[in-house]
Amino acid sequence: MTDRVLKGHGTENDFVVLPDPDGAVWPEDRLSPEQVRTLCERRAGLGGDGVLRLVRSRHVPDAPDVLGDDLAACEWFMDHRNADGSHAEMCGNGIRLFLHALVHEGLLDRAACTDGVLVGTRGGPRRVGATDDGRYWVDMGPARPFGHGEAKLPGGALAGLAVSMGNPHLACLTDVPVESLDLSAQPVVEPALFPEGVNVEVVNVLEPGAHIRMRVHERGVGETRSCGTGAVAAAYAALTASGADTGTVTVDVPGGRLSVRIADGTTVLTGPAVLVAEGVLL
Ligand SMILES: N[C@@H](CCC[C@H](N)C(=O)O)C(=O)O
Repeated sequence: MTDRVLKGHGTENDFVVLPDPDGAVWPEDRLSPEQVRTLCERRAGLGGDGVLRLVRSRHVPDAPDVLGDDLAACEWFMDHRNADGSHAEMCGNGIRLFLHALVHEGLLDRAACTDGVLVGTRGGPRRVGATDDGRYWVDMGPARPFGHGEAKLPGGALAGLAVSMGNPHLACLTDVPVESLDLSAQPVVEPALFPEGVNVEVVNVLEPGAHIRMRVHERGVGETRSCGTGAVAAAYAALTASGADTGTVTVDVPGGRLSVRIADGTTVLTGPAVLVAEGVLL
């Protein structure tokens, strides 16, 4: 059997994509944390911030637990791993690439995705769709603030808003230019607020409530060029800090640009998804 792989990214948050629609190629015991680390290794492997397995929900052992009554409505499951082999609940850049890869593989018709397709994730179901201009949108669900915290970086500490997007974030608005901050190590945070670890965003407001610039240190990865869930958490923190509770925020990240709409009790992330290669593992 050959192991087909794809490589792609969303705003340069990059992933090794494993097509496995019937769950026969990469069952849980084969896609071990060590195997994920090998695939994501940037010199000895293919390189990536994580792995996305394209698999039908009915072949994922923990899908019934995480999807509950929505299991039947989610044909597909985004089986996401961080580069260190850990599972994450949700990945906003990954889920757009997931849909794009399903289309590329002929498993979904892009034209049929305009109204969105419900995809299972470990954070619950998420609706993902195609835009007319070739990008993808995701209904990410509500941003849920759960307190205030502090991230200690080598140069000092930043205050932030703790926000759950299914996965945990600490979005730190700062006047210090984000380019100058040191994100080479995991920022130190209060473990009691983040018992499962946290993704830390550092954010400059360029236009209040409308435009921000962000860098991120991701749990289980390190600094990445973009983070979709982090973009929504940062947009939410910036929007609420401006006194608004609805609006659209443009989020500039080192790997490109995302758009976040916050309204009607939910958040919608829109951005690109790009496949750059396909091949087989040796
Ligand atoms: N890059 C992702 C988030 C991936 C998961 C994250 N590292 C975590 O552990 O929560 C995104 O685009 O949202």
